[in-house]
Amino acid sequence: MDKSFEWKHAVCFEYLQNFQIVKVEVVAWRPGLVIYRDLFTGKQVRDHLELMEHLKFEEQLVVNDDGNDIVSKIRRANGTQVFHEDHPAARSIWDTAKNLLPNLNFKTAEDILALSYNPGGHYAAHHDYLLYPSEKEWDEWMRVNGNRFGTLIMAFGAAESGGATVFPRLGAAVRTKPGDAFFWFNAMGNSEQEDLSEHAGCPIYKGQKQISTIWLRMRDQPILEQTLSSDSLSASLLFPGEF
Ligand SMILES: O=C(O)CCC(=O)C(=O)O
Ligand SMILES: [Fe+2]
Repeated sequence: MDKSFEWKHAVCFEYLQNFQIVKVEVVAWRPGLVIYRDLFTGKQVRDHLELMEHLKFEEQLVVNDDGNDIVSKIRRANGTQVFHEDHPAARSIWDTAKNLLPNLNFKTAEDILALSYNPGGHYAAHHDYLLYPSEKEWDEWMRVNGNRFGTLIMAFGAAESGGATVFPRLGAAVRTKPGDAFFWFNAMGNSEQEDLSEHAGCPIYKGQKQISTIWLRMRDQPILEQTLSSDSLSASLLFPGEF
């Protein structure tokens, strides 16, 4: 097989980490937007989907108690916090992400947010970086760990039609298969908001989309500590070794 794709200046390449091959596609260099293909095994995907089903069930019980079915059903379809320490399936994907993306610090990350979209489901254009009117409004997370430095989205179920994540200011649409993940920076080198990272989840036309999000916080991020420039952060900062 032609191995010229292994050339380090390619935009689709592989690196070896923890005795595993990590397949990378650089969608944008600056600010970095990167897809990791097949980051998770088929078993990890199946186990995480099963966990998501189980968690939805739990949520529905709470819903019935306060008698507000319809609103809560929509919310149920939208999101569930998953505490990775509590569930082997979630701990497994957390550990894989942490081990295979060594330049990111997961110790100060928010826990997993599992999202499930049905046909018609979508996520309007937004920034993940949080903006507060003043420091008085900061919550505990913001005070202790800082703002949302970057976002890792992990794909577990892909819609048959629709459901891309688009980055209109980068001219990019990310389409994933179960087991893929992608990462981008929400902050620049000076820790301010990266305006170019605006993104949206396009409507689902057919099927279901299941993803989980991890928001990494600013505190103790080696990438920020090493970066002297206040510019957009480069994708090259994500890869171990010489890039
Ligand atoms: O559903 C998507 O594709 C985007 C999700 C998203 O923007 C987020 O979780 O912050
Ligand atoms: Fe987002």
